[in-house]
Amino acid sequence: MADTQAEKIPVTVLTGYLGAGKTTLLNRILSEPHGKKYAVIVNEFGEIGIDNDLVVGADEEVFEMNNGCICCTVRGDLIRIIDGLLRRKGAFDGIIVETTGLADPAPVAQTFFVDEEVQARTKLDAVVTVADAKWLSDRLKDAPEAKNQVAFADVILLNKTDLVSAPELDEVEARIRGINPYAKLYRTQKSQIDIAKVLNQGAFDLDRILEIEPAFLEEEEHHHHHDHGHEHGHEHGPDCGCGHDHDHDHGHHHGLKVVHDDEIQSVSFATDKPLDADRFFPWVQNLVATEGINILRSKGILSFKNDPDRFVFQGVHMILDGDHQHPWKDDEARRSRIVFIGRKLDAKALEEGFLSCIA
Ligand SMILES: Nc1nc2c(ncn2[C@@H]2O[C@H](COP(=O)(O)OP(=O)(O)OP(=O)(O)O)[C@@H](O)[C@H]2O)c(=O)[nH]1
Repeated sequence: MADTQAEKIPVTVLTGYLGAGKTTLLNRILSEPHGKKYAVIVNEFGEIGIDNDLVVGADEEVFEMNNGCICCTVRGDLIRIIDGLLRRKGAFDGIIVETTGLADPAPVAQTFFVDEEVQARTKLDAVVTVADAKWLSDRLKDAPEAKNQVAFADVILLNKTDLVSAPELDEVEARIRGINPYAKLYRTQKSQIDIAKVLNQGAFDLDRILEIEPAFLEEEEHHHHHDHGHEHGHEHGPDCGCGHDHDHDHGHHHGLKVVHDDEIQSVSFATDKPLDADRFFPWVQNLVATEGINILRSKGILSFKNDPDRFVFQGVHMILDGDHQHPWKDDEARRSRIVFIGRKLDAKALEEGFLSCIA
């Protein structure tokens, strides 16, 4: 094949465990005055599209992959979206793929080598992994994806340095180095980094990846056979057993959805009725104070009564964060959506709690 490397569109794959700071980094990249046009592809775990809405001022450039079922839908979705992008010749300087925090980056990265058309027109520039300085050590113990994300990285942002002491930071960096001594590593707060250190790295090193994962280039499914984390053991296709809704039916009112990925579940709720802020905040604060160990990640886009602004709410374990984003648009449904991702979630209690916040 002719080497048209120079014309290939660089692809940056952004990974990192739930809540590590990927979207924060993505928003930084998109907000900088770099004069470049990036296409952004997001993929999330859970049923309600929220990540899409958390990405700043890039509505027309954000493509959402359907659901976080890395095992069966993602590869096809990714190829379909990239094919669509490639048809708009010259429209993009680069593509950024933000994967769900629960994704094993291997199948995503593979897409750029196994699909002929995609392979001919794009090049995987780098896998950038955002690591949560506070929680990574714990996740390395119980979440194989977190380890794979570190192992696959070309660039690592050791983020949230403000939440740990200097010795803790050194310790987590040493853990990372134990898994991946090759990646460039930067310590960051709020994913603050010179984007030149993240984009256009020309870093993805196939030889090193083949060392970690000799079957990397073998077609399909190899990650199910490899014992590097995925114990799902389920089949591809509509009944693959992953619990994802392959009909992509998002049309729920007061909807409850439960998604299983091993023992990690996602539950999400939505309502078109405005919420009462004076009920919501005490409820959610109490919830993460008591259940925060099991709640890996929470996030929501909320409509409060007598409040013209969309409110974005975020949590990582028991640490909460929230902000008025911007006014709801006139033609936009003021729909509140909230997602909890974690273990041993009591879906019914969460739903009752959420619905009790309706004004
Ligand atoms: N204290 C602190 N909080 C941070 C830092 N970076 C990001 N956060 C917060 O952590 C939360 C999660 O950040 P995101 O950027 O949404 O994380 P993410 O990796 O995209 O999350 P998922 O897409 O759900 O996996 C948000 O509330 C951020 O404001 C940091 O350096 N320090």
